[in-house]
Amino acid sequence: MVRYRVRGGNALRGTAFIQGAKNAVLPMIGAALLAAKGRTVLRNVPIIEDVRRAVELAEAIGAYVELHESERTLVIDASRLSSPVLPAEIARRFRGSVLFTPALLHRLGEAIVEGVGGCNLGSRNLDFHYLGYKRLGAIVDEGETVIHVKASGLTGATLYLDTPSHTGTENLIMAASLAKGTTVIENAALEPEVLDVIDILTKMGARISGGGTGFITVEGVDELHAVEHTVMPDRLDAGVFAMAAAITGGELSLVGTGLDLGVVRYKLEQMGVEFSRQGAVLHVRCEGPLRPINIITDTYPGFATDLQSPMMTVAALADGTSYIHERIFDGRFALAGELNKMGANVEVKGSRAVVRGRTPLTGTQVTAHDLRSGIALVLAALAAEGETVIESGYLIDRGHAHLAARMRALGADITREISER
Ligand SMILES: CC(=O)N[C@H]1[C@@H](OP(=O)(O)OP(=O)(O)OC[C@H]2O[C@@H](n3ccc(=O)[nH]c3=O)[C@H](O)[C@@H]2O)O[C@H](CO)[C@@H](O)[C@@H]1O
Ligand SMILES: C=C(OP(=O)(O)O)C(=O)O
Repeated sequence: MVRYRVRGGNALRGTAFIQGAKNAVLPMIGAALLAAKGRTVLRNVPIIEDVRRAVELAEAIGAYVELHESERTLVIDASRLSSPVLPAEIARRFRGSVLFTPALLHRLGEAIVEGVGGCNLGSRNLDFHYLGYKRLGAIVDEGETVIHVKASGLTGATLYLDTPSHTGTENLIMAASLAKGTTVIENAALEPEVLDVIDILTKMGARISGGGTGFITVEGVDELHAVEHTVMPDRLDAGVFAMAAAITGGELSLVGTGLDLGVVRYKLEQMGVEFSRQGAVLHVRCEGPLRPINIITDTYPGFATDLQSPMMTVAALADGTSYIHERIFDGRFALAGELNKMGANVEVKGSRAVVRGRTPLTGTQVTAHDLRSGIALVLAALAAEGETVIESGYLIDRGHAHLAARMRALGADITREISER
C-alpha cells in the first residue's frame, strides 16, 4: 500500500519540471507494436505506474521492451509478437490496455481482451471502438468479461463516433493505418495528445490527414516502421503544478517545451492567478485571494475533465461560490466527500457540484478514489492546516511521476510511504 503524507502550509516556489504526457505515451506504446521490424525509441516518457503496466502488457504479448528510467526512455522491439491475449491481471489495471488491440489485430489477426481498467468514473463504454473495428471488417465477439476481436485484414470504411472519444479515435486511426484503402473518421477527438499520436504514426509511415479538425482521413499503407519520438508534455501535470502555486500563494516556473494550458490557464486567471510566458518557461504566481469560478468540462478545447477534481480543490479555497458541471463522465465527483472531510463545503447534485468557499481545510485521513481525485487531495493537503494522509497512493502514481520528490524540491512537506498493508 502506497500512501502520501502531507503537512500543509508551505508556499511552493522554484522550477517545476513537467513530465511527458501519460495520455500520449500509452497510445504510442500501442503504436510501436504496429511496427513489425526494428526498435522504436520513445523519449520524455513519464515514469508512472501506467507506463510500467504498459511495459508488462507489451512483454506479455511477446514484445521486447527496455524502460530506462533515469533517461526517461523506452525502447520497444515488437518484431516477435506471440500472444493475442491481453491478460486480465495486467490489462484491468489501466485504461491504456485498450490501445493494444489494433496492433494485435494487424500483427496476429486477433485480440483477446480479458479486461480493460482505468479510473472508476462511472460508465466507460468501448462501443465506438468495437463498432469501428466491425465496420473495418473485424468480427467482434463480446462475452461477459472477455472480448474477442478477429480480422484477417481490415478494409477502410467511413466511421462515425457519437462523441469524440479520445482512445476511440486513437484506436481507429491505428486500425485504419494498416487497413486496405481509405478510412474517414467523423467526429474524431481533437486533444493535443491525439495529434501527438498522429505525429508518431506519420513518422512511422502512416498517411493521416485532418488531425485537429474532427474529420480524419487515413490512407492505409502496407507497413509501418520503428522510429524515435519525444512524447509531448503532460498538460494535466502542468495544470496541477500551476494550481499548487495558486493555492499555496507560491510562484513556480513550469518547464516543459511548448506547454499550453489553454482554457485551464484562462479559468485560473479569472480566479486571480497570474501567468507570464518567459520564452520556453511558463511562470505562474498568485498573491491575492482566489475568486470563485464556473467550470463546464468538455472535450478539447473545452475544460479537461481530468482537471475537474483538482479545480474543485482550488474552488474550495476561493472566496465565494463556484459551480462545476461535469459533462464527460457520469461518476466523477468522488472527491467531494473526501474534500468535505477536510472541511470543504461541496454539494453534488447529479452532474453538477456547488463549491462554497472559502472554508479552512484541516488535515485528516482521506481516500483517493481515482487518479485525479488523489492528486486533488494532495493539493488540498498542501493548503490545509496539519497533516493529511492520502491512500491509495498507487492511483496517484498511475499518472504523476516522482510526485513527492518534485514537490519537495519546491518546498512542500510531502512524503511517499509504502506499508505492508
Ligand atoms: C488513457 C487515456 O487517454 N485516458 C483519457 C481518455 O479516456 P477514454 O478514451 O477512455 O475516454 P473517452 O473519450 O473514450 O470517453 C469519454 C466519454 O465517452 C463515452 N464513450 C467513450 C467511448 C465509447 O466507445 N463509448 C462511449 O460512450 C465514455 O463512457 C465517456 O463518458 O479520455 C478521457 C476524456 O478526456 C480522459 O479522462 C482520460 O484520461
Ligand atoms: C481518467 C484518467 O485516466 P484513465 O483513462 O487512464 O483511467 C485520467 O488520467 O484522469
